[in-house]
Amino acid sequence: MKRLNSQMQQDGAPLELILLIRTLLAGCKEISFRVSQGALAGVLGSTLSENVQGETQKKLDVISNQILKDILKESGYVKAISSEEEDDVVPCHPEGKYLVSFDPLDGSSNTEINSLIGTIFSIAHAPQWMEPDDPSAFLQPGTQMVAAGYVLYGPSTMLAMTTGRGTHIYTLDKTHGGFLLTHPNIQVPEQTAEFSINASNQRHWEPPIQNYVADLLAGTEGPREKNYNMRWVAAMVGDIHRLLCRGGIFMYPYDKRDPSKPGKLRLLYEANPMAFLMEQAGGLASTGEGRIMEVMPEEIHQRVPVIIGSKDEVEACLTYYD
Ligand SMILES: O=P(O)(O)OC[C@H]1O[C@](O)(COP(=O)(O)O)[C@@H](O)[C@@H]1O
Ligand SMILES: [Mg+2]
Ligand SMILES: [Mg+2]
Repeated sequence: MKRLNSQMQQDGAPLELILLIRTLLAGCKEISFRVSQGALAGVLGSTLSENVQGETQKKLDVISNQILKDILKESGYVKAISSEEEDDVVPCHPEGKYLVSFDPLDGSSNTEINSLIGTIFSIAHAPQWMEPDDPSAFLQPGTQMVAAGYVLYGPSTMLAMTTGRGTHIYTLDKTHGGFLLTHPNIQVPEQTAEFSINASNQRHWEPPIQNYVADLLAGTEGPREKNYNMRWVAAMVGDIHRLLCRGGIFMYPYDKRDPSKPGKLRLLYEANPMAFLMEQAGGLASTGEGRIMEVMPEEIHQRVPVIIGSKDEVEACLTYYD
């Protein structure tokens, strides 16, 4: 089975990017080990602190963030980091060529129930003019990413990654510690009969999503003339993994609760990397108003609405916004 290194070389990734990705994944392997030890390693439960988004931090949020930060800072390849668990940009090496953004642990509420969680990351070029503590270099659209991916800590530890030439999925071989290519060049089915949305928020949704989901629920008796099934992992990383494997549509739409939060998911740490993976696998990713990867961020912790997945189904959903 092909190794990660040879696939990245075949996809034309430059050596320094390959070395950076290998470093990042060394951190993810350590997180994978800690996660697998669970309560035995004392990593479950909450801390007493909140992150910049006002969410209570789980111990694993803090531990995963620290592991990735330490390993990337030491590497010399990275000029600065932005993380869901850091208030500000973290300056790294002044000569570093890359910027890394990550959600160190996605699906935190799943930690206590031994359910799916993961790490989501993206990488972009660091401009030469940039001072390592300057957040403005992170305010570039997702189209500028050179790589993105996630590591899913599930029954198997899996990596989905793109460097812009297709999305590949690898499985961690824990006997020798390498990621092996198990699902090359993933193609997301264009059609689906499966959707994901947190229906407990329904009363807050905007009309287009209200109308679209109502038509899905109407099944064969509604305008879509098809019965749909529903899935919700409560970790975007798990939902997107299912979509990459067998198609579907995932939505975390804008809702009316808090106008300062246009959606729950974060553009830099969640929406953009997943959009890059999805588009490279033949799917689509939209805010409802436009392509996620073309959103120009105004601040590093910005949130966006997310409608992502199988091409025909995302297009069908977007007609409700017209
Ligand atoms: O509480 P809800 O609505 O189920 O939210 C689930 C969503 O929140 C998230 O868990 C947010 O991620 P974090 O765990 O990194 O904060 C997404 O992964 C997931 O899709
Ligand atoms: Mg998350
Ligand atoms: Mg998180």
